[in-house]
Amino acid sequence: MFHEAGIVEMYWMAATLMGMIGGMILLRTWMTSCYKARGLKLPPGPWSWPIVGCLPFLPKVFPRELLLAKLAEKYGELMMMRVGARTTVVVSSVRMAKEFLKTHDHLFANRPNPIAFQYIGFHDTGLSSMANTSPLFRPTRRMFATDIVSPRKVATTAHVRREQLLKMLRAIVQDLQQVNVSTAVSSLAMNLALCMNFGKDYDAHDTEILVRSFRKMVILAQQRNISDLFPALRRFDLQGIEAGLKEVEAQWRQSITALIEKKKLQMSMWSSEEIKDTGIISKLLSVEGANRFSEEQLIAVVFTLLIAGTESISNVVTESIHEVVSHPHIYERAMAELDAVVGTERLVEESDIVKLPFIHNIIKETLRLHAPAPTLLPHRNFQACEVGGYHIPANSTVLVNLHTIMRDPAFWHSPMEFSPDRWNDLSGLKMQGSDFHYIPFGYGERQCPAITLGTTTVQYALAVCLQCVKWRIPAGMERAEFIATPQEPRKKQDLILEGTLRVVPRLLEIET
Ligand code: HEM
Repeated sequence: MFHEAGIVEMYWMAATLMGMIGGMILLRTWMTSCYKARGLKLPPGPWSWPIVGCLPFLPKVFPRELLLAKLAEKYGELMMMRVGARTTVVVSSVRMAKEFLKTHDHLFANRPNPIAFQYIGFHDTGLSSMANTSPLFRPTRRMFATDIVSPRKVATTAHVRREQLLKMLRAIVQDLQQVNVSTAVSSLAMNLALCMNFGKDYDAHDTEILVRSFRKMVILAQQRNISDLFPALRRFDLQGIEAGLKEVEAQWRQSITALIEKKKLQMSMWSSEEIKDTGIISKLLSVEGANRFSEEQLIAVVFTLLIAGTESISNVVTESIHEVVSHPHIYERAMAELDAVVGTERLVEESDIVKLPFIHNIIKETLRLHAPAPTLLPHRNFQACEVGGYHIPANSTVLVNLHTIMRDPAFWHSPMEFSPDRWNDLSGLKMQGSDFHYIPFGYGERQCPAITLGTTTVQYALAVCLQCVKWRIPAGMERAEFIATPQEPRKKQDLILEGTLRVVPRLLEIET
């Protein structure tokens, strides 16, 4: 009897499931015929089933940038993919990038809110995930641009970058037999961001906790979360991703709140002159009246600066060192330029950078081939609209495929080759991205607000790292194992190198 009841139950479950799938197919067919009847043309893309969407039809290509390149090859400059509740549009040509980021910028300057983004963006209080329709969006961007990362501000904080680079090098030279460049540079980027926020009032322990939890957050954010694709499943958190994000957020909140409290206490004992030079937080804490920042806004500002600044800086510096070490002729030319302009008797200064065009070209080329992520941060449109003859449904996630655009053979000769010299003929192509072949910082309303700070930091960090240490592939590692190829990009694992000090040790002492 029990057995029979089980069979009946299974029968009903199977029938319900089939009914659901059938219903979804009918719904999809109906929606497609509606689009057709209204004369709306959707961008091409892989075939998709209900529920699992296009996942079974995607080529099995890793990593993500190669998958995007492959899909662009097949479906062209604009492609649409559907998985679960999410519609994603991938933009892979200069022409289309201009349409989305310039012609229709305002419509597409929102951010989607996948679960990881809600934590990374501090639940929409953080600039990088705030909707551009929020009343806080423009004032927050303005504050970023003028008070935090303006070229004038960047110029006044050169001493901080110098000090932090020296601190990193002093740690590195303790053991040059095996240097984990990725970790060293991550800590450097975190220290720079902490200094920007708190002046010198944080310690190595704060850096360590934040770097560790930050790495954890990046790993969690990179996973495909089933709850994003099927929001009804969010409360079950089947992969435990949201629980992990909550834990990391709690750690961040605790560390940042403690640093803010420490700053408040110090400020109660300082004169206004002393407050001036101690980071953004003291400045924001001094704001009185209606513009006073709430505790949550303060935490979000710190968090945005730590999150947005650290990963990008550490990726670009690490990749640039990897490229230089992979190409001995480029390495030699960089050293020759540094030796001619600076020598080994004094430390390279940020003001030397304008006299180091080859180093500048290395960074431009690194940003072309190794932008911190293969796409811009995701954009989103609240309203449906037509772009380039295609209908883009409301609430689509828009990914601008930097990887393909910045390697487009129609514009870049030998696009896969790391060639800093190409920039001698392309000096008119600016970081600001106005002609859309080169948009490592994006363009328009959501463009990175820290272009000057970002480029200054990575150029100076590369110059100091090359001037002070002669780097080489670790003994025992084959050259072929070290070098990345277009088919096999460098795996996202730590960059380990050996080195020899090439300046007099006294240069690494910090003069105060
Ligand atoms: C070389 C280093 C850097 C690169 C290549 C870079 C690149 C980018 C890119 C591609 C975006 C997304 C643009 C879009 O979605 O359209 C972005 C956004 C952003 N970046 Fe940067 N960035 C760098 C350094 C920094 C630094 C040092 C900071 C802060 C101190 C920063 C703060 C931000 C913020 C706050 C956003 C979000 C802006 C918004 O959503 O309105 N970036 N960055």
